[in-house]
Amino acid sequence: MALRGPLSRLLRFTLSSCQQNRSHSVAVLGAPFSKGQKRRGVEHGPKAIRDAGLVERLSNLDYAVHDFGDLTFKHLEKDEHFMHVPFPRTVGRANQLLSGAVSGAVGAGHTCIMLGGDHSLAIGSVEGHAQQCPDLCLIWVDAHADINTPLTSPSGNLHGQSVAFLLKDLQNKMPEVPGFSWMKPFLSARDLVYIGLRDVDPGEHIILKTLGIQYFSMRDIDRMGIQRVMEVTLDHLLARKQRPIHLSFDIDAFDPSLAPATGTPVNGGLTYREGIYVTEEIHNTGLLSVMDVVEVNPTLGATPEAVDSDFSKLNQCRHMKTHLEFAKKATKGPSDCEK
Ligand SMILES: NC(=[NH2+])NCCC[C@H](N)C(=O)O
Ligand SMILES: [Mn+2]
Ligand SMILES: [Mn+2]
Repeated sequence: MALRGPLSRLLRFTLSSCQQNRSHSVAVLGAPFSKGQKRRGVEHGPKAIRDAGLVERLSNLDYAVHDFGDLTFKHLEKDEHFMHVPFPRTVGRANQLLSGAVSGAVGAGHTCIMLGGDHSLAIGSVEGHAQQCPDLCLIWVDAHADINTPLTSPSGNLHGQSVAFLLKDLQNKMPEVPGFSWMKPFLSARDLVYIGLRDVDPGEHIILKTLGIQYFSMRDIDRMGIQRVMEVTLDHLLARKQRPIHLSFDIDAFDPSLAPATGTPVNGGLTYREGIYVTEEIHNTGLLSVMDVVEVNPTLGATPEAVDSDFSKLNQCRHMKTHLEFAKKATKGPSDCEK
C-alpha cells in the first residue's frame, strides 16, 4: 500500500503523453488552408465539418472535446514557384505552424483531430505528432498516394507530395524546397500503409515499388475484402510493437457518389461501410493518436444552396458514430442519413 503513491507517480512519469490513455480527451484543430493545390474552397472544410455537428456528436459520445478553433495562415507575398511547385514558402510556413499546434495538443494529452484544408497539411500534422511520438505509424486512406517529389509531380501541387517530405527513404531524391528547412524527414517506408489507392502517377508507382511500401489499392480491396485488408494493415504496423497511429484520411478515398465535394475525385472508391470499417478497426486498437480529415471542399457541391441544406439535414442524422462520418456527410446529400 505504501508504494501506491510513489509507484503511480513513477508510472505517470515514465509514460509519455503518447502512451497515456487519451481516449476521452479530443482536441479539434481547424486548418483552413488551400495553397497546396490550385482550387479555391477547400479552406472552408473546417467550417463545413463543424457545421455538420462534429463537436456535438463527439461530446455526446462522452469525449471531452476541446475545440481550439482555426489556425490563422498567412499568404506570403514574395513566394515564387520552385521549379513548377506553386506557393512553396506559404505551404512550408503553414505546415510549420500546424506542426507546433499538433505537437502541443498531443503533448497536452489529447487525441487530436486536424480538419483541413488540403492534404499538404499532413506534412505539419504528422511532423508535429512525431515530435511527441517518434515511433508513430501512418495509415494513409486516399485515392492518391501523394508521394510525388517535385521532380516526379505532374501538377507541381504540394498536396500530391506530402508523403515524400516525411520519408527518410526519399531524402536523397528530394530537392531543397524553400519553406521547408524547419523539418527533416523522419518516417520509414515500413511504418506506412496506404488504403484505397486508384489514381497513382507513374513516378509514384516506381517509388511505391522501389521502397516496398505496403499498399492496398481498390483492386486489392475488391479481391481481399476490407476485413482482411485491415487485418494485414494492423499486423504490418503493430505486430512488432504497439504504437501510436496517425490516420490521414483524404475524403476522396470515398467514392465520389458519396463524397463529391472534393478537388480531385476519382471513380471507383470506398463504399460507406468500407470507409467506416477502416476507422472502426483503428478505433478498436485504442492507439489512434492523431487523425487528419482533409480535402473536403464544400464549394464543389452541386450548388451553395444544396450544400447548406445538406448541412442542416445532416444535423438531424441520429445514428452517426465516428467523426469521420461528419466529414463524409459534409460532402453528401441527406439521403445518406437514411442508410
Ligand atoms: N491530396 C490529393 N487530393 N492529392 C491529389 C494528387 C493528384 C496528383 N497525383 C498530383 O500529384 O498532382
Ligand atoms: Mn486524394
Ligand atoms: Mn490526399
